[in-house]
Amino acid sequence: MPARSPLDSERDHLAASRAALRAMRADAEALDLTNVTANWVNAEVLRSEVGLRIKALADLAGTPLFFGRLDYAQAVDDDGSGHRYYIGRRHVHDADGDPMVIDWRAPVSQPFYRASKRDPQGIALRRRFGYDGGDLSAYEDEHLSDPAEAERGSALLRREIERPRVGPMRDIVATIQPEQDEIVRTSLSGSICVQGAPGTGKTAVGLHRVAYLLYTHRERLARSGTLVIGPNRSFLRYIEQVLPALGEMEVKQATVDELVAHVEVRGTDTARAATIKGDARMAEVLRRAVRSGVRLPTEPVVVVRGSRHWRVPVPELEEIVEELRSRDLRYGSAREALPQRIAHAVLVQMERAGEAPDDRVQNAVARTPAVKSAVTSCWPQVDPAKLVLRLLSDAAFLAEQADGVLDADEQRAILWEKPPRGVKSARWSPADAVLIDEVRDLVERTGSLGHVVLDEAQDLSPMQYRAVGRRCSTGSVTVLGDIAQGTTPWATPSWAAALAHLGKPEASVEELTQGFRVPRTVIAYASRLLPAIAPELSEATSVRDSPGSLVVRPVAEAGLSAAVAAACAEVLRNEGSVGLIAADARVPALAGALAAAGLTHLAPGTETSADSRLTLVPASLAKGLEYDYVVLDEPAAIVAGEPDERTGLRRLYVALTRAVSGLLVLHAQPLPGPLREAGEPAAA
Ligand SMILES: Nc1ncnc2c1ncn2[C@@H]1O[C@H](COP(=O)(O)OP(=O)(O)OP(=O)(O)O)[C@@H](O)[C@H]1O
Repeated sequence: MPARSPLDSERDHLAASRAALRAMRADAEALDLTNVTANWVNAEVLRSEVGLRIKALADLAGTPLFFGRLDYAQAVDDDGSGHRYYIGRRHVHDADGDPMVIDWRAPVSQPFYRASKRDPQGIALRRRFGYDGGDLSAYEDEHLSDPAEAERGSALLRREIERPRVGPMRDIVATIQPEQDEIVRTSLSGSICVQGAPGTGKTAVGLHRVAYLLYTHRERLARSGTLVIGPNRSFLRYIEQVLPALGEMEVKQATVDELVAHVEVRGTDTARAATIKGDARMAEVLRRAVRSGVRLPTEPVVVVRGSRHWRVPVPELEEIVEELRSRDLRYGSAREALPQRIAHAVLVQMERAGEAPDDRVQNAVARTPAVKSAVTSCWPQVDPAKLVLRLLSDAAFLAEQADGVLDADEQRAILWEKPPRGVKSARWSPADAVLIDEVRDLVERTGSLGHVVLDEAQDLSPMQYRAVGRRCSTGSVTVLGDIAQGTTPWATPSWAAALAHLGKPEASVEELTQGFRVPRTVIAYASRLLPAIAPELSEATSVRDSPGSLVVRPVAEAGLSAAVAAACAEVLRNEGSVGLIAADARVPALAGALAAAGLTHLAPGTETSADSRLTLVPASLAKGLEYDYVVLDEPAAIVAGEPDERTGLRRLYVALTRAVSGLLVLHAQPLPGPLREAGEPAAA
């Protein structure tokens, strides 16, 4: 019999681990929950938990159960066992409970990502596995404590990065890089902000961080909750399968607009109005507006109980209201405290008169019509949407609240031209919804989650940062973004400013510089825009060996759309996904041209598949997405689609950095200045 190769033994371990996983799943399925608890609610909760566990234990075809092995130089456990660990997506144990595969998030797995020749962290051997489909087909060894072995790049990592990108975003758990791992494993108490050029793995790192935190603080985060915030639904659909693939089914996802959707948004603002409404100074205007209804009492409160009248005189009532006003309480909490304070004043009088009233009497007094009516006139209820509606339609009211905060011109810019009749008929804009959310929080504290990941964070307004910040006020946040990709008029000028608005000024700012997506020639081309859009940032690198292909093709104006469709047909001959990115206004014409050329296409966020690989992407939705090949239509139109040149060039930078293997630019108009070669004519 021929000697068994190391690969054969590894395959044996894979087969045994899969059998163990099947047994674990069968155990979970066989659990009899009929008589575990008499309580119907508890039984349902238990059933759903077991259901989730069964799902998490599925042996996903094509997803390798383990991708690495660590041999510690010395035994880790006291009993001398456990110096070899297989690292995978989830923990698998055999019938005796001994580990067959260790979760990548466990502390013993950490050296798989961090150990190096310089710092072997007790590791003698690190082995990476390569798979073809579900079959273990290769391995790669590093003897970290062997000084004679030369350090070399990983072919398996290169293969992973070069793999065609059809389908939704994948996890990167087998190839997380050391600088990424440091961010992933930052402690739950620490808020962090990651600045990174396009394709440096910010989104991937943020998602893996959530998975890590859930593993490390499962119970705490199950109670408080976690949330991933992305720029739009198509982006969220693109990333939504990463966490389930890592066994995490329960992380919520939302856009900022969805977080604050207390009213129906049907309107839009001018860039100027939206910028003012998104300015942090609005928080002060709203704070004043909320409290503007508080009035000092003008009449005493007289409470009748039986034959007796108890009278709280005006000066005493004034004192109570003033005291509540001076305290840093939510408006609603103060409003709840007021009747109790007035009732307490009555109780003191009763005691002085020799009565012995208890808490029940105080509650009864607080509920009397006299006290209630005093509260209504001194501390009226605030309806957040109605208050914002009044602020944006009543010039005198706005002037009063914004005095010394917004100048007259700014006030005019945010006032509605035609005030709506009511909250329902108002054409609320996204910025208005954020104002309403701020007022809601001034009235009643917004609940905080345990951890929030905020992706594409550069685009938020200060008021939006505040809305996110209050949703993690007692938890922590991972902020991900790229200043150079800020395309809103209010995009943040710096991370320090953004973190201050989020209420996390102490968060550390890390930078990722290694690009995993964009090939070298393409990133160099896109980086020509950097001096104009973010001069303080340096050009991203590319860890990819392939230089990639870059073609810039001038075409005649009349034939542009047809030429673009033909270019799509041309690149579709390659393997992988194709994104046709164009100015939003060009999308209908291009859809027509694609149809005329007999090419079907998808909308962004729809999953690409082997049969359907072409997506038509309006430039405004390109952020965060990636395609193997990108056909870019008319750069000048993308720039012209934005209110100012810098925003236009930033939008173009986003569009230019979506390609994994190749970029084909077609233009009839002259290219925007920074993209022209020195000495190149402006006209095509
Ligand atoms: N360590 C890694 N191993 C393999 N692939 C990686 C790694 N890090 C990132 N990638 C891949 O690189 C691509 C870009 O990653 P990601 O989308 O997270 O970047 P980003 O910084 O969020 O980009 P953008 O700024 O464009 O939003 C993805 O396909 C991701 O899977």
